[in-house]
Amino acid sequence: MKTVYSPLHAGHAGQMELVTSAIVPGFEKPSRAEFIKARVESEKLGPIVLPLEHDLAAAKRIHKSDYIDFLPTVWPQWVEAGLTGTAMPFTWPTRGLRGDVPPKRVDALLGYYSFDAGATFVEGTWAAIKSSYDVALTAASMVKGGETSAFALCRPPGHHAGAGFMGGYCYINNAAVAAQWFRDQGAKRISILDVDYHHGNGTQEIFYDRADVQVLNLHGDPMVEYPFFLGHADERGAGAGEGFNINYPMPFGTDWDAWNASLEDACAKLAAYAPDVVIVSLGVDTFEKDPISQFKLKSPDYPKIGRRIAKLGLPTLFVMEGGYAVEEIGVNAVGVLTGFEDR
Ligand SMILES: NCCCCCC(=O)NO
Ligand SMILES: [Zn+2]
Repeated sequence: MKTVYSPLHAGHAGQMELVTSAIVPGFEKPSRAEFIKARVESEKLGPIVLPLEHDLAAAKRIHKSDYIDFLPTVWPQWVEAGLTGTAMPFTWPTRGLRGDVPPKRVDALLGYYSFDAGATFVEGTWAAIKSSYDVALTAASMVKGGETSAFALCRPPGHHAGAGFMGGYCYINNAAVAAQWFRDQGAKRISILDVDYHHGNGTQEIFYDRADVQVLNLHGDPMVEYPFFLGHADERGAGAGEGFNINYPMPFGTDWDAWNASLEDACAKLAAYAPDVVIVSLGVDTFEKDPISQFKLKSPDYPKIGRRIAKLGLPTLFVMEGGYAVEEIGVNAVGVLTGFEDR
């Protein structure tokens, strides 16, 4: 399996983030991608290639243009305003406020275009965002070109980013962009299987009223877990999309057997949908030692995920999402990929 990777991710470094009651060094850090890349090399998964560069047209097929156009201006505006440290919002247009008038101040605009304080900027962030998007499209073109599978080693991740907003370390929804790209290339149906610990609220929001992209999410119950405000089992899609969004919320402490029951049901529904391509939003924060998550999967479980997905017998694009147990992230993420290849 080929891996697409860009060293430009490393410029998104040193950002701080707001968690309950404190501002701390960001969990979404460069070493995550480096540990995964090292494991790809040590496991001899296959060639590691640099992404081709793309314009932002494919991003704007999914995201609102004004949102995408805002992203590269954040850091210059922050510096221009004489602000220092990590660019992050502190005010959001929630219920009872106006969300139709973008304010002039950059910190207010960050709130206008986000749902939490988790998508922050430093000088190299935009270059990293763009490279992650290029990685996803380059890997997608490999699958379109006949590769059974490809691994988009995306950093920053994307599944929390909606059509017009960022959040949860996500800016451009790499998996959603790839899904739309496959559709624009002639694919009729796409399934996105999101195995990250957190609900992919952005991916759900983007495709919620569409029947051509099936979205299946296995995740921590939003009653008690981030992103809290989307991801319940009763969210099944709207209009033409009714029945094509499937959520599997699970409780804290979920172990392999319980998690696998959701995976089996999701794979059955995915097979019945018969997509041309499967896109896996590959988060490995389901791991028992993940510092910000509450599931109990163990490292030997990850190859089982890959093997089960391979049994679908469909072209598969893996897009990296979350996972913060950095020491084991490579073993776990690449374990899915070697399992997929039944190695
Ligand atoms: N700062 C709140 C937690 C962000 C979770 C990011 C993630 O792993 N999403 O899949
Ligand atoms: Zn996650």
